[in-house]
Amino acid sequence: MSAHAQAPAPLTARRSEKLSGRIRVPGDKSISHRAMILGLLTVGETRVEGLLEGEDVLRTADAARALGAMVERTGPGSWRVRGVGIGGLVEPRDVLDFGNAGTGSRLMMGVVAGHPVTATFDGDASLRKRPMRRILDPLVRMGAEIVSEAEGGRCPLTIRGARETIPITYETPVPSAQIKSAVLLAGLNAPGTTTVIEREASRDHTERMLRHFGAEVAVEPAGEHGRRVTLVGQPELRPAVVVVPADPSSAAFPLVAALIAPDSDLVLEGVMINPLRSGLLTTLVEMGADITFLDRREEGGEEVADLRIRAGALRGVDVPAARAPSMIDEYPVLAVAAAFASGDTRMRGLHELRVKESDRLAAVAAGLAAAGVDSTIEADDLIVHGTGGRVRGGGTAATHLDHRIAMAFLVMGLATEKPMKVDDGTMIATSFPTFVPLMRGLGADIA
Ligand SMILES: O=C(O)C1=C[C@@H](OP(=O)(O)O)[C@@H](O)[C@H](O)C1
Ligand SMILES: C=C(OP(=O)(O)O)C(=O)O
Repeated sequence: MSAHAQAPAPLTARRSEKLSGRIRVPGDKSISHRAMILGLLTVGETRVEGLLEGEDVLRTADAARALGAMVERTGPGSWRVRGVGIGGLVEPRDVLDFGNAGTGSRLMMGVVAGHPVTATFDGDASLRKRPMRRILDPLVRMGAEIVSEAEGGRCPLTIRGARETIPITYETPVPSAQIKSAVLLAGLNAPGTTTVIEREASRDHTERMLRHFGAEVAVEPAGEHGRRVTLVGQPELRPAVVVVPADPSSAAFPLVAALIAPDSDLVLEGVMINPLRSGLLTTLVEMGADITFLDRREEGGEEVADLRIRAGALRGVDVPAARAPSMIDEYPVLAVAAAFASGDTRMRGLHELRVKESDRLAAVAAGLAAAGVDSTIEADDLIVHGTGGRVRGGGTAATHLDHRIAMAFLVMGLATEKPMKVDDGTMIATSFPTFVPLMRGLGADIA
């Protein structure tokens, strides 16, 4: 069982000017998890190119192995998965340890729930705090049993999968691609159709990839911002090649760094610009950021572009709650950009930030305070009082096992007057293991 008592590794970022170069950030984390999972559920050989080799995804690969798949790395970012097919899972002998990964654990809960196997899910101290009832509730309706549960539906927990999976129609209580995906993945082994209705559309990588593997998935609009996704159960999935585009949530860090570090000019290659992931870009452009979209094209079934970013003045904006699902992981680094802007930036509807790897609302406010920046939390809104460009820094941000908090405050330190420290950079390896060397290559002083 994991407690991940790894020694914390503090990092310090110092003022750095003229970040420049051309880089490609690693593959998208959401797509990488899903490639492993659909590989497991397909008979034959699935090939993945550009897989994110971060800790979170490697845990999902381990779990796929434990459930019967042959998973092999054939080169940098190149992986081969020989799956067992829908209905073919084997019962894992050990606890499935997902480390820090919400996505991997929750999606795999859906897979297990739809199969007649029993598995125990666990992870690190951060994952053990995250709410799982939101995933378990619909899975129980689909016939799964939760046979052992920590208080409040958290990990460690054991799921006995359905003997006969029941297709359901489910409206998600919060916009969450993880809930939607868990239900759809369980529905793969149900006779008939499984439907998920979401009031606000969340990232659609599961739907897209299911189709890519040959499943029948219909997506219709529902209400003003919502969607209704219907999957025909028990499809014959066919092995596929998955090409993973660069992760926009990782790209967000060098992108904001280039906006705030004076005289920067850099290009981020092949960044996925799926509209359900691009809320940060929309917001930064509204703030006056100098971002040019070059060579828009398709890669691996997703629209991508090379982004050219040049440093410049930013102004505060009002970010509507309806945009939150399309930039949910980007608020910590948006708050950093907002600290350098002139005027206030109000980010609305951030309740989901409280249940990520850390309470990100609290962690962001505390990190900003450590840098000498004022912010206010009003119900679910975060208001960052922009400084117009001069941020003192000189403090330490507490990261609470949260990779995005660590990277956001290191980015901040590249433009503060005094260095910014983060208490622990180890979790950066969960989603962006090459963050520090890539940033150094652009001229960032992080050590
Ligand atoms: O489905 C996914 O791949 C993800 C969904 C989001 O979580 P929620 O579904 O909880 O919003 C996001 O925060 C996470 O990093 C990845
Ligand atoms: C919330 C995140 O991931 P997960 O839910 O997979 O832990 C994230 O990467 O910011």
